[in-house]
Amino acid sequence: MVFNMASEQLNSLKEYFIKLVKRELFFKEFYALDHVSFKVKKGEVMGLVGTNGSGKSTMLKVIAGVLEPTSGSVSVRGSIAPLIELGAGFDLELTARENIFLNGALLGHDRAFMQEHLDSIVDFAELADFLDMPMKNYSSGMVARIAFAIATVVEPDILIVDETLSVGDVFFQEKCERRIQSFIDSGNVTVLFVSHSIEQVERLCTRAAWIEKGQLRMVDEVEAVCRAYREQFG
Ligand SMILES: Nc1ncnc2c1ncn2[C@@H]1O[C@H](COP(=O)(O)OP(=O)(O)OP(=O)(O)O)[C@@H](O)[C@H]1O
Repeated sequence: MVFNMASEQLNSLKEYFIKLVKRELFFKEFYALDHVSFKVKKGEVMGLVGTNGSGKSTMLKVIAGVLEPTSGSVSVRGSIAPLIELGAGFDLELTARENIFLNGALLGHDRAFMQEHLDSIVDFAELADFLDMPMKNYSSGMVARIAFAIATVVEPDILIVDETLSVGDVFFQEKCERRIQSFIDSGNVTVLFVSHSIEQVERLCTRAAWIEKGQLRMVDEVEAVCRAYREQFG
């Protein structure tokens, strides 16, 4: 995954077009992921570890289809519930109730289906009192609660979880972890998981990939990867 980064700061659109016309616009190529390749089998729980900016979220976005890789490919078998960039699918001017239907539609659920599951979503998020409030007045943790509740209302084939849940309070994080664990126990759900908590990765995952500065350093059983990662930075 290569990002084009402007090699200098441009302060206006006018400046941008002038440079574009004069052919003075230069970009630096930045390899956010370079030759990263791994397989995840059905029912596996795969953790991604690595220091800040190493490419974990980019990897999840490429897998979820949010980003198209510059070269290479991803093959996915099954439906994906992506819990990345929570709130990206929400219109914050709308109420939570309206957003539940909107987000459900984005995940491929029709209105009748969402109506049927509305109570279970709201109960899980514990936000019944705030259902008709515009989401722009929600805290980041409240947004995460609604987003997680919607994305996991049905058991997906593949669940992709980014650090985003960390904005939830500790009780909600535990509740999410229990729901993720119940998916794992069913044996049908494949989970890809990014967390800065090595303990959480060890607790939930069976395998792990360590990505560092866009390169795949290691992919193995979770204990071995976490041990090597700790030895390097601990
Ligand atoms: N849209 C983008 N345009 C340019 N660079 C980007 C873009 N998205 C990510 N990057 C860069 O790619 C690199 C990897 O970012 P990424 O968010 O995947 O890291 P991460 O491992 O998830 O980090 P963290 O642990 O801090 O969340 C970073 O250097 C980041 O600046």
